[in-house]
Amino acid sequence: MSLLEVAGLTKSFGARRVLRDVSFSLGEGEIVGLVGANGAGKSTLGDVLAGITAADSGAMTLLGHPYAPLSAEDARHLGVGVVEQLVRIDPGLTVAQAVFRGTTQAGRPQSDLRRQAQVLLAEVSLDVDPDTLVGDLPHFVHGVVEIARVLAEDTRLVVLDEVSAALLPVEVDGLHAVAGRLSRQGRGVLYISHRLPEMLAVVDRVLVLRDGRIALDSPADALDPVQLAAETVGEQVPLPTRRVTPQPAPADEAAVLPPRRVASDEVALQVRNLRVPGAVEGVDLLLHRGEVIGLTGHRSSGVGELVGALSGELPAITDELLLHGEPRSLGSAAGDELLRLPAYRPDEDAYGVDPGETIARTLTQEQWGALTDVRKEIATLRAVIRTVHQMDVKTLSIRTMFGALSGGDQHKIALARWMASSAQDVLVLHEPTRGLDVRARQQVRRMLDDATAHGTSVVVVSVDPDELAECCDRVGIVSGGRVARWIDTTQLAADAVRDRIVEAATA
Ligand SMILES: Nc1ncnc2c1ncn2[C@@H]1O[C@H](COP(=O)(O)OP(=O)(O)OP(=O)(O)O)[C@@H](O)[C@H]1O
Repeated sequence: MSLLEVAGLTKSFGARRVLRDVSFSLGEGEIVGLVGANGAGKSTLGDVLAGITAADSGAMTLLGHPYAPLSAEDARHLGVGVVEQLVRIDPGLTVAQAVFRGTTQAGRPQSDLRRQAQVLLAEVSLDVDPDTLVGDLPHFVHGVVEIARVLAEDTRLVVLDEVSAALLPVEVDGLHAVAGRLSRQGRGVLYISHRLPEMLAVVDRVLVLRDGRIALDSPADALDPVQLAAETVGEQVPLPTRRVTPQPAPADEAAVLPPRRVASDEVALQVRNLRVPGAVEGVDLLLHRGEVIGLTGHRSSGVGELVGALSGELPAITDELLLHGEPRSLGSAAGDELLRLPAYRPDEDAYGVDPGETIARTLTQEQWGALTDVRKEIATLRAVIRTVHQMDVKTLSIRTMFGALSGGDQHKIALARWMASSAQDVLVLHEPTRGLDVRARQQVRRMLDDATAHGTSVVVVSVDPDELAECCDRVGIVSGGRVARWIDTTQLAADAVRDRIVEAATA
């Protein structure tokens, strides 16, 4: 039976028409994937379903009854809940309080909530004590707590908005198990994601949102990730290829291409026997000039602490630490300058950007009051427009507020701003392509290639095997506080690298 019917939904934000005549249906027990380029309107559609945003026109029915929620609370009472990717739960709440917050049960004694929370936590296969404080949970678990909250009411339809984006492959498997259980209970799931290979493994059907319309409604087993990527952006996208070490440009191209250097034998960063007490047992790293290495591992593998030590967030000990041949310390060796590699994180408080600031100001390094030369100002604005075009940001104006952009478009602008302002040539990037569509992923790769061709060396830290396969020259699998294995990505096709990373990380 049809659970949800959507007919002719439209939604605009000012002059930006986001949804145009969107119609589809979703059956009981069906898991439907929703994909589209960044800014295509996926979250907007999810928000309309979940009562967070009102459509301008169109109609919906839920289990045959007219459905027009007035608020998120109203939608939950009527049976539709949404789980967003970057959900932030008050760290002072217990898990039981978090599960029931915003519901009719909120405010009841912990002893009452505990028992009921246990049932819901079992439904989402989350093995934590309901008395645990949310602040003591790893951040990725918040999304699963949020799914339990959605189930605290008689939810018929669950919208998962990029919940898998920050998950390790094994955690994605856990999320898929939860989705499968919801489906067997007859609930519907709308699964929004940019991680296409994984998404295709769990959904029954896929909807592609393009130019505000449903451009494709297809059974999942009739699609492969490459076809789906092409449908998403409306054109063939080359298969993700392994990274090729940038070569110097031929003389006649030198005028149009930036000067490129070969990733040299020159060592940018050398680390011997790095230890973080209780987490990292002795790691050696060698990063060449112009090289991109990846690091990945389970939450308790020590990878977080290893990278935290490199960026100066955690004290650590090394036998030797050289940055461009110069000794550095990690807070223990007196006298040597501290190593603090700059680190970009996509989920850090709105990327450290003021959401009320315009795109133009966000991408401008100078203080605007200081722009007194009109030619300089024109050049600055041209550079802003070039970045917005290159990164394919969906906006009608560079005066749009950063906070009004889609999640993926915010990430692109924030990363471009961060890369441009970074004064150092050895960088750490956490998940540089998280939440980005296939074309944007390529643009980020181009940005990386450009930076490495100019001698920058990068450590990419990621949970996403496709991202590691596409961006890195070598990938280190961290396990038990050591780099258990290095995978050389330059020897293999991207999907073979992906398989090896998943296999090694799961072993
Ligand atoms: N509150 C708002 N005010 C103005 N514009 C908005 C608002 N919310 C969304 N938009 C615009 O609507 C468009 C669609 O955004 P939406 O977040 O739905 O895209 P998306 O498909 O989920 O993208 P992504 O994959 O990047 O998350 C974007 O161009 C965005 O700028």
